[in-house]
Amino acid sequence: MSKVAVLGAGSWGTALSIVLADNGHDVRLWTHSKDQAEIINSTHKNEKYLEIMIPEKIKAYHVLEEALEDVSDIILVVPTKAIREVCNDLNKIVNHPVRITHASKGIEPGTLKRVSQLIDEEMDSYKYEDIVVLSGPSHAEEVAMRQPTTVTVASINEENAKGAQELFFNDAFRVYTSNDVIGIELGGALKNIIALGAGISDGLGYGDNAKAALITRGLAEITRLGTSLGANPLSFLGLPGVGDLIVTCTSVHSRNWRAGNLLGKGRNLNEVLDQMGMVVEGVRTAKAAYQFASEQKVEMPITNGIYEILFNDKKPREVVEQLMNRNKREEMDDLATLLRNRYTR
Ligand SMILES: NC(=O)C1=CN([C@@H]2O[C@H](COP(=O)(O)OP(=O)(O)OC[C@H]3O[C@@H](n4cnc5c(N)ncnc54)[C@H](OP(=O)(O)O)[C@@H]3O)[C@@H](O)[C@H]2O)C=CC1
Ligand SMILES: O=C(CO)COP(=O)(O)O
Repeated sequence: MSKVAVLGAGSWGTALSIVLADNGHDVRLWTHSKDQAEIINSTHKNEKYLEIMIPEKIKAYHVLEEALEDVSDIILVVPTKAIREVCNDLNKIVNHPVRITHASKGIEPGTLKRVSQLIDEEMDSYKYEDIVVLSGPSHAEEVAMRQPTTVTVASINEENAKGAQELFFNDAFRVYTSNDVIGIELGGALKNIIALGAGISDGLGYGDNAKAALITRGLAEITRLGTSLGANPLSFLGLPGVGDLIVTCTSVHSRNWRAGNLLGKGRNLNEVLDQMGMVVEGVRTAKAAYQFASEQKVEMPITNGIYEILFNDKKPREVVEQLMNRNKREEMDDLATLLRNRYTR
C-alpha cells in the first residue's frame, strides 16, 4: 500500500481521498486552512464541500511538509488558479522521487498553458513526461458515495499512467489509461465552457433539443481547438471528452451548469460567482479558449458567445439568435477533413 498526499481539500480532493482510502492507502489530505484540517480530523466530515462521512483513516494536514513526508504519490487537486502557488511550495519541499497526478480541469488565461505545463514550469526537478493527468465524467458527490464511475489517466510515461491506474482502480472506480496528455487535459478543461452554455440554455427555458445541439456542436469546436494544439481527436470521443460533456451539461451537480443556469435566468457573473462558493473553472477557461481560438484562427462560435455573455454583458438570447443565424454550412466539413488528414495518406 502507498503513502499518498492529496493536495486540495475541496469536493474533488475529498472524493479522491475516499477512493484511495478504500483501496487501503495511507491518505494525507492537505488543506491550506488550519481550521478546516482540525474540523476534518475531529468530525470526519468536510461539510462545506461534501455531505458524506469521511473514513477515519484519512488524516487532514495543514503543514505541507508533514503531509508530504515519505509519500510515493502526490495528487494535486486545487483549482487551476492555485496550481502555480502550490507547485512553487512543493518545489521547495519535495526532495525524493514521487509520482505527481493532477485532477484539475482548466487552462491559464494569458499564458494559455495546461495544468501539466504549469507543474513543469514551477517544479525544477520534475519532468513534463512524468506528470499524470486524471480526468473523466466524475462528479465528486457520486464518487464519494461509491457510485460507479469511469475516468482516464494519461501520461507520456506509460509506467506512471499504469501506476496511477493501479492506485485508484477499484470496483466502483474504473480507470483507463492513455498517452494523450494534451487531449485528456483539454477535454476536461474545455467541456466546462460548454457546460456553462448548457446551463444558460436551461436557464433561458430552452429544452432538450437546444442542449443536445450545444453538446454536439460544442464537442465539434473543442475537438477542433484541441486538435490544432496537438491532441488526438479521438480522445474527445472518450471519457474526458464526450463523457465529461454529458455529465456536466446534464447534471445539477455541475457547478459550471449551475452557474450557467443562473446566468440564463438573468443574473450577472459577479452575483453568480458569489452565490456558488465553489470553483467554476469554465469562467477562466472561457477567457483562455477565446484567446486561443483567435490566435490559432479556430472557429469556436459557442465559446465566443459564452465569452461575450460572461465578460461583455451580452444578453444570452442575443447570443442564441446569432448562433442560430450563422452562415449555412455542411455539418461535418472541417471535422471530417481533420480526421481524414490524420488517418489517411
Ligand atoms: N468537484 C468535482 O466533481 C470535480 C472537480 N474537478 C476539478 O478539480 C479541481 C478542484 O475542484 P473542487 O475540489 O471541486 O473545488 P472546490 O471549490 O470544491 O474546492 C476547492 C478547494 O481548493 C482550495 N483552495 C483554493 N485556493 C487554494 C490555494 N491557493 N491553495 C490551496 N488550496 C486552495 C479551497 O479552499 P477554501 O475552502 O479555503 O476555499 C477548497 O478546499 C478543479 O479544477 C475542478 O475542475 C475535476 C473533476 C470533478
Ligand atoms: O468535472 C466535473 C465532473 O466530471 C465537475 O464539473 P463541475 O466543476 O462543473 O462541477
